[in-house]
Amino acid sequence: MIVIPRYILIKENAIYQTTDILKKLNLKNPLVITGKNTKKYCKFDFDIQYYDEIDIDEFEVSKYYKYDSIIGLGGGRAIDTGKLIAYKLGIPFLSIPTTASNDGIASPIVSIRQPSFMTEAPIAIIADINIIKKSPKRLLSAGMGDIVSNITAVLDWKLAHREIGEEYSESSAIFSKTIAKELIDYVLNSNLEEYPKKLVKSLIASGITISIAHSSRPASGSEHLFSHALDHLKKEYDLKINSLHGEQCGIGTIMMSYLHELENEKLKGLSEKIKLSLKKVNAPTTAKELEIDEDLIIEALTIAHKIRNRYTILRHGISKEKAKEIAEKTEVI
Ligand SMILES: NC(=O)C1=CN([C@@H]2O[C@H](COP(=O)(O)OP(=O)(O)OC[C@H]3O[C@@H](n4cnc5c(N)ncnc54)[C@H](OP(=O)(O)O)[C@@H]3O)[C@@H](O)[C@H]2O)C=CC1
Ligand SMILES: O=C(CO)COP(=O)(O)O
Ligand SMILES: [Zn+2]
Repeated sequence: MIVIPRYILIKENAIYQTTDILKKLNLKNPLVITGKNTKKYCKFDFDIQYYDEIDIDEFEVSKYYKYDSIIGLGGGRAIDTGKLIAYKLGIPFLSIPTTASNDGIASPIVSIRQPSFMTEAPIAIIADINIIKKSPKRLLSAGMGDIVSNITAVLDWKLAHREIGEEYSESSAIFSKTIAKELIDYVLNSNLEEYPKKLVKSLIASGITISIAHSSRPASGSEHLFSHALDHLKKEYDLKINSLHGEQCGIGTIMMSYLHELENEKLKGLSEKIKLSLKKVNAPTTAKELEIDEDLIIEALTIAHKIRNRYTILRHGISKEKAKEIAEKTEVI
């Protein structure tokens, strides 16, 4: 069964229509899950809880019985945490992104840790363009990384279908690839005036492709495995590196598209084009810009295939030498 949002509002001052949307959904008592930097956007007198004060493994479900819905208001972590609580309680989830840093805004999955797991798509998405376009530029740059990643995600999915017979949804793959190509073309050929709004629309559409496929496959391939491997190593070595999900995925896409190019002449120039689009929106394209050591990039590339059981261009893993070659040829290191 495909579940997609019932109401999607992408406009200036959309946040002031939250109570109207709740009324249409016959919801009266939501709990807002938000963060300390984004609470200022909670323009309603509902109960609030900070996501960094919730232990998602231990939270007491009965504490939440009095609410009929959950609102996730903020960046990716606020939205992910709200989505998870709503799912565990079996009540509707409304997504109110305050920035456009990844497609968790609309996706049915929770990706707080790996492997991500399927919950349910938000019943409503309220994207206030005034708030989002004023959000930190770095977050809006990171969002581009989580869109270009659809290109390599779809290439990996096709490869898995061809080489190991994995199930493949042509419709969600074409949808996902088109979203990314459209935004790349816009970014490379415009003055970026409409970028925040186009980015939000692309991320919401990307999240919907995940609902259609009932899997993150259309939006998450080898480039995400690389990003998750970085997250794993940052935790293992207790590194205080605050690179964002979208930033890591953008750099992963530069390298994974290069790997695909090596096997498919028709893709020549793809990695360069992706890099240019990331540069145009000031997203990082090198390890240095991510403030990540070259050795960590190489180690992440060599363990990425082990992060989850997902067949990609990495197949059963690449050597340290191959990893170094890819990272050097794409000027990531
Ligand atoms: N479910 C899915 O499909 C996916 C989910 N994710 C999730 O997203 C997370 C990463 O999200 P990301 O947004 O990159 O990082 P964060 O959620 O950590 O947000 C980064 C920072 O930006 C702040 N912020 C957000 N909006 C604004 C604003 N308008 N003004 C000022 N500050 C703002 C946040 O504030 P505050 O401190 O208030 O939170 C936070 O401090 C991952 O950890 C994962 O959980 C990622 C990809 C896909
Ligand atoms: O980040 C995501 C899609 O952009 C979620 O994908 P994962 O399933 O790899 O966590
Ligand atoms: Zn992502």
